[in-house]
Amino acid sequence: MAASRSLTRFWEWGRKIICVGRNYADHAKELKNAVPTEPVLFLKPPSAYVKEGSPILVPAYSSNLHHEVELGVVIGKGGTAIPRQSAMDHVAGYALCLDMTARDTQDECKSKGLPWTLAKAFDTSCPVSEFVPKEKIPDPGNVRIWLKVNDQLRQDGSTSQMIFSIPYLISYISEIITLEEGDLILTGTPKGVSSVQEHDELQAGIEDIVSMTFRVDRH
Ligand SMILES: O=C(O)/C=C/C(=O)CC(=O)C(=O)O
Ligand SMILES: [Mg+2]
Repeated sequence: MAASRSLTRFWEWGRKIICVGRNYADHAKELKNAVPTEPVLFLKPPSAYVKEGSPILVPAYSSNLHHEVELGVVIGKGGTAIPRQSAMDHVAGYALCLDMTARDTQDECKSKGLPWTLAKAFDTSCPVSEFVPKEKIPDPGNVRIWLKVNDQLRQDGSTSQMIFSIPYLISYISEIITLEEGDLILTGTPKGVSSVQEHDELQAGIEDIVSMTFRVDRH
């Protein structure tokens, strides 16, 4: 008989990680990108997950690894073409996530018209906090997310700044990609992204609801 799985360990389910890019105008502008009129989507594989206690590894081919703090939405009930009005019924909870990005590699991919896989999908590119049950964040469209590097505040934004709301994103994504229980949606990052180096300590939180700490190491 298969062992029962709990969504409180969603990272062990081997499900999709769907990421939304340029969802905060201040971040789109800091990277000199146009503010999008439709969500920008990309994927990370489940092998990108890393939990506290293990390091974030700088890919051997990058010398400019960036942090991006993001609110993650954990899907509790799957669906296709989910209407916006019922989208929140599909949410089991949340997690604080980092969309670690090899920015130099991403710039190269962009200039060559190549996909962002090398920049965004490498092992340890998705550090995640513990699971936060839905009830603990009654208004996910208005919470503060923050990130410090070596105790210095680098990112401090509110999910109220998102261009596309969580219900809109769930509905939009599920028109294209069927959502399954255990999937994670990364909802984009506010401004303040910057480089991290080997031995740096990253601390991040959703208000005082959850926090996490990671060290950076080299392959
Ligand atoms: O277009 C770029 O130069 C960079 C975009 C991103 O990395 C998008 C995100 O991952 C984000 O906004 O969170
Ligand atoms: Mg991102």
